[in-house]
Amino acid sequence: MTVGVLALQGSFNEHIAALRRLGVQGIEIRKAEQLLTVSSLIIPGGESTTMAKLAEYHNLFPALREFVKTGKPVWGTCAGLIFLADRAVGQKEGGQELVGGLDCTVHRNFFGSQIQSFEADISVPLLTSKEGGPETYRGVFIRAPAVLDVGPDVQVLAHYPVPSNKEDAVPETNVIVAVKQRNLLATAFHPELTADTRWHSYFMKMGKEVEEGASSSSSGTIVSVGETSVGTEQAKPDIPIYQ
Ligand SMILES: NC(=O)CC[C@H](N)C(=O)O
Repeated sequence: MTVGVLALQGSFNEHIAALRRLGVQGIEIRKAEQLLTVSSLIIPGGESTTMAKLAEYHNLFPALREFVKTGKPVWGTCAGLIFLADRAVGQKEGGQELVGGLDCTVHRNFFGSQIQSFEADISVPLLTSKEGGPETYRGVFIRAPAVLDVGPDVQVLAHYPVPSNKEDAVPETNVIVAVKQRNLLATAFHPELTADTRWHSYFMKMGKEVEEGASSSSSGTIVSVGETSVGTEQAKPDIPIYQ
């Protein structure tokens, strides 16, 4: 199985390194025809406006939309989440083109600018149920977006509890930071920057899941977020690999 990683800008090298740690080959994608050679695609984090300009320049949007429609797994991390969203707010003047396919609205810079970047342990019941390991995951949020609303076919996989005193926060304190809709996975944080490979490992399994038609929102395999289960394993601290 060959995984394509959109390599226009951003953390594509880090994704390829994370895949390598799992023994999977990641291929840099810069041209539309290269998409024909891969069985899944990662759209990395970076800066979505710049990435969109480059994608437009290389006429990649039609091929990316086509790839999403094939049903092959596509995972957007951070700027990649913005790419996959059907709707985005907080865009730069003039907006930016989106690939779309994921029935949700994202706020492009929900958590603020570079200096508001942070790390946090987030509850990841899906990962724990599918991949084992700690109940929480160390999320690296860099100028991170968030999902403001989701359509009926979208599964919410993780929230981040925003402190209630945060200015201009939406009324809900539990902000959506990871979602899945059929073949599409999206995370507001950067799993390629931590040593915990569970999100990558889960993404690798999605191809099989899509084939088996087992990834519909009614599959019942997802433990609802917020539900606490008795864990025997303590969450172990995860050191970002960029340190
Ligand atoms: N780390 C990231 O990918 C940040 C994304 C950024 N908020 C954007 O608009 O592109």
